[in-house]
Amino acid sequence: MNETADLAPAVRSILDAARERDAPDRRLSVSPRSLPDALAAADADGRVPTIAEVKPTSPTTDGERRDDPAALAREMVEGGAAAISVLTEPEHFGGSPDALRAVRDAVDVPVLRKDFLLREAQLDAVEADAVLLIARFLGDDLAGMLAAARDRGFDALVEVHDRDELQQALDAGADLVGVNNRDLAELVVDLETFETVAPHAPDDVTLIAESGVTTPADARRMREAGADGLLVGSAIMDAEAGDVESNTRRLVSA
Ligand SMILES: O=C(O)c1ccccc1NCC(=O)[C@H](O)[C@H](O)COP(=O)(O)O
Repeated sequence: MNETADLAPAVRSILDAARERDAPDRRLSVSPRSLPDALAAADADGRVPTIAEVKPTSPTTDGERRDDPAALAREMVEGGAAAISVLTEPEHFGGSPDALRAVRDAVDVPVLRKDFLLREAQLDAVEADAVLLIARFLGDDLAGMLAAARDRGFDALVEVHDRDELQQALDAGADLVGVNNRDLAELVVDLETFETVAPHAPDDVTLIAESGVTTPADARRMREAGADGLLVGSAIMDAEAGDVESNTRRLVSA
């Protein structure tokens, strides 16, 4: 794994917890709902292809939403979300594998498992349609984790933050890449990150703009920069901005 000394303390803490987490003694085999197909279908019918995230809390969020994850996910789909992301990290994001299970039973769109996976056995914690693999944390293990995820049937969204990590993802064989606008060293969000990295991705890669998309103008900006889809958590979960369904619809209709 890469050096973690330059990471924000909260992220180091997330990684420490991930290293300690138990993994089940079984091997999953999933029949996934295709995430790329769901994004393409949303695009074809005029929606901004959006992966809406059930994100109860985070190191950069005040308070915690304790709403039923399945009810939130249904509202997101009602608002036009092409897919749902569910945090399964418990200590820092208030997520759980049970929440993901409940969401996947409640909706018929693909469900992405959002966690900080560091070793193969952690893929087997819960069935999902796709899993997130973070290039920075997996380093030389990325290709192996990508193969292990695909062997189980998962789509794999490989997260990068700069050009070097994009190259690392492509070398590992990634065809679904998320560019995280949140810098894990400082936890600062800058939409220019996607704009800088996206032009270097080959056309046949499905590109997702992750983090920091708050307004319809942000959504349009990411689409104009080449995003095939958006991953949005905070702006959709923000109860002060509106209910989850209307928050989702606002971005999906941008
Ligand atoms: O969201 C955080 O505070 C955070 C802190 C440390 C590591 C990761 C973090 N977020 C994970 C994510 O990738 C986001 O939940 C996701 O991209 C959605 O971002 P946003 O729309 O900005 O909530």
